[in-house]
Amino acid sequence: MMVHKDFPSLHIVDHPLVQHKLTWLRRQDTPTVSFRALLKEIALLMGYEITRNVPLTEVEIETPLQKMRAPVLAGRKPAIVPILRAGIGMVDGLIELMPSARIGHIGLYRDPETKQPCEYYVNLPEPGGRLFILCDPMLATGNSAAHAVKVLIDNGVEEQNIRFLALVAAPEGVKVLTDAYPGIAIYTAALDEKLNEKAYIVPGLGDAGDRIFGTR
Ligand SMILES: O=P(O)(O)OC[C@H]1O[C@H](OP(=O)(O)OP(=O)(O)O)[C@H](O)[C@@H]1O
Ligand SMILES: O=c1cc[nH]c(=O)[nH]1
Ligand SMILES: [Mg+2]
Repeated sequence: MMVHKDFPSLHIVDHPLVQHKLTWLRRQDTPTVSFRALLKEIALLMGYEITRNVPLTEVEIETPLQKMRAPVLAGRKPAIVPILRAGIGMVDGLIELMPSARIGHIGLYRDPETKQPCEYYVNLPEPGGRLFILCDPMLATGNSAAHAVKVLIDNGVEEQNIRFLALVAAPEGVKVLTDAYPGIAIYTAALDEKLNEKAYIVPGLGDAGDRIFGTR
């Protein structure tokens, strides 16, 4: 994993397994079944990286031989919050890593004309100091991500407890999100070239929601 030189809060997960799987996701001939499976696998691998520095505490246990103090995760159970729809494709991989995580939902769609996010659903676990992993495979203009972060903060989540997990990001979107929320760590498998005239990421992988759910 490396920190991007122009964006200090942007972490690129350059693990070879992630990069290999991402290439298959990008291919237009990858079918829905494979797309779902690969996205789940990548989310799990990236989840491993983004939880690398979560705090530990110690508890006293007994092994079959003796007592010892041993590390366990500190604090409350983390929350995974997909931005609907496409973020749902990353939940199962993260849940496999953190089976007792709470799950919130933020429903947004991007208005095709204005490119502004329209909110249609919010349901979140109680914040109370826990880590919130906000996930959405595509960080394009960054408007959806910035809106979702605002929803979390308006609901009492502390900014330092939010991590944003993407798959493919555009520089334009990273700038929007980091200008608005410099303290939020962003993780992506790739920083692509740019947005096209329809605000799709290029080269990107197309419409993530449609590719996960088989809609068009
Ligand atoms: O950075 P932005 O320019 O805001 O674009 C990114 C958003 O667009 C896509 O969602 P979409 O609106 O297609 O909804 P969907 O997930 O329901 O398909 C994607 O899943 C992000 O949520
Ligand atoms: O490239 C993009 C941009 C927004 N949403 C997507 O699904 N793909
Ligand atoms: Mg979509």
